[in-house]
Amino acid sequence: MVLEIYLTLLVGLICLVTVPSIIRRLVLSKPRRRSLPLPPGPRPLPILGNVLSLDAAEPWKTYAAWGAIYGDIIYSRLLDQEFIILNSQSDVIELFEKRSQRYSDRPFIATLEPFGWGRNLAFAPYGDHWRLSRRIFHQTFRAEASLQLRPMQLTKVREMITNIFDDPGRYTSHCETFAAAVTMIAVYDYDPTPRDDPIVHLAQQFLRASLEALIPERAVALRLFPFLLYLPDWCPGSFLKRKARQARKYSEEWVEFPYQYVQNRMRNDAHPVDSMVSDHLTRMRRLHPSQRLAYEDALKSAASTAYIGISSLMVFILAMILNPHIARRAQEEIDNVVGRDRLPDFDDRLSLPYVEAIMRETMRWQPLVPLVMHTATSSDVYKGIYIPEGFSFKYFRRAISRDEMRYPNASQFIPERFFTPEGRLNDDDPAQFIFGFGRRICPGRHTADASMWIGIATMLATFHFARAKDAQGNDVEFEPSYVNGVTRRPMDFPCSISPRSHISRTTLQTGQQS
Ligand code: HEM
Repeated sequence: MVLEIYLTLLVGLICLVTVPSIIRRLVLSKPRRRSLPLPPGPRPLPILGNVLSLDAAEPWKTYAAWGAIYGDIIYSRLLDQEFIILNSQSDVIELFEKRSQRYSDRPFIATLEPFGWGRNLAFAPYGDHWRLSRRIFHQTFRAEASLQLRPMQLTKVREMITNIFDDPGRYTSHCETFAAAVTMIAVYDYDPTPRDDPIVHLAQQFLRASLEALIPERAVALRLFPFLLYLPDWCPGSFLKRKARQARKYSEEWVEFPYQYVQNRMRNDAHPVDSMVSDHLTRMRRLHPSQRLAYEDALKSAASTAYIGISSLMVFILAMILNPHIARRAQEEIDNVVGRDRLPDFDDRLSLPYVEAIMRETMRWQPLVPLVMHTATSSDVYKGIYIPEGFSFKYFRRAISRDEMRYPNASQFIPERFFTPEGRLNDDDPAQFIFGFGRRICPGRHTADASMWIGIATMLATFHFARAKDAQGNDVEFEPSYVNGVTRRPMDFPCSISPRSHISRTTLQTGQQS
């Protein structure tokens, strides 16, 4: 009985608070459309739009099904938020690159601030804060500057494989620590411990507590019921508020702890600190006090976003476990070109085309960022469609990477697709779409590319990849599953990663055979 009254009140409150505002926004937006049509798409329900037909955890699956029916440009609506889903690379280039002045904003996501992402550069509105933050980021991670990070990446990759050698069961953690170490050293001159580092742990807690909530299709709940954030803790339905509070706490600590670590070292340490943050703290001192607050805000935003730098190595390991013949072919190439006396380094890259093809296929096969969103800052007309200001676009990268015309048998891992019939690497490099387009293109792509390549080449040179065995010695079969959020990576899977016969612990640490 009490529950019924509670639910009735809740529904009443929802109708009272949200429905009029949705209707108002929809009605207001209509005349702006002139007489031009919207792209085709599934028929939206009154008020709700297409909310009920979406797979909220993996919306790209729904978009793929819609793509088969409606084509490359699809209209959909979630409540009052209207989206155009772009499935083809040429439309993405036309809008996000050629008209980037207009399409570089991000949409409003109701869970951003509540879950501690308000400061993140990747979600920042297109404006002065984003511009400054991005400039700070760019100085450390641009193509030429990122070359200076390579010796450090080489050291860190060797640490990673040593850790996998010692403790193969925790391969996920070792891959994550490698990705984290590269960005944290560049940004804070902070070298995390290989295992159980407190700051890496904090960042991971933050990501786990919040990433899933950022999928716009999930954020709809909060947009529809904003009062959920204000319910008292004892009230049914307050779990979202409690989750958000926890994520925000992690986020604040994650932004502040490493930042203060740099400040303390600059004050107290005899050794000079060499990092993005220390560099800009020094510059900030020369600014007029009235400019410092905005600069510090942009610096914290750039620094804390860098960790989100994700890693494809889990996808690579999964592909090798499922396709051991591909790992063996790459190992033959490495043994022939690099030899067995040393480990690969960056200078070997051009001589290892099959390893390169594996890296391309890793990026294509399971894109780490399946959806990217841009918003129009002014109205436009494209292919006969009127696009009002504030209209959002989802650029659906999985549609491009799974395009059967371009990639036959796209769900399979086939590095050979990147070779010409004459056996040379072709010009199709998924890096051209995997890192995004236009002004919001991933600014960490040069560093990510180098980490990924050295990670893949070194693991192939050192490890044998196989399925785990059960007590009877049979292969353990499994169906890969994924952790979904704004990024997507494989969940842990059973596997056996063991050193190749000529590899010893000394080889891993020094890169040379003893
Ligand atoms: C394989 C690894 C990575 C992939 C696939 C990837 C992909 C992406 C994509 C698709 C975007 C959005 C682009 C757009 O809006 O059009 C993005 C944005 C971003 N990435 Fe990456 N990224 C990777 C690694 C990294 C790393 C290592 C860093 C940091 C060093 C980084 C920093 C950023 C930042 C700061 C943004 C936001 C840019 C903005 O909104 O202006 N990423 N990334």
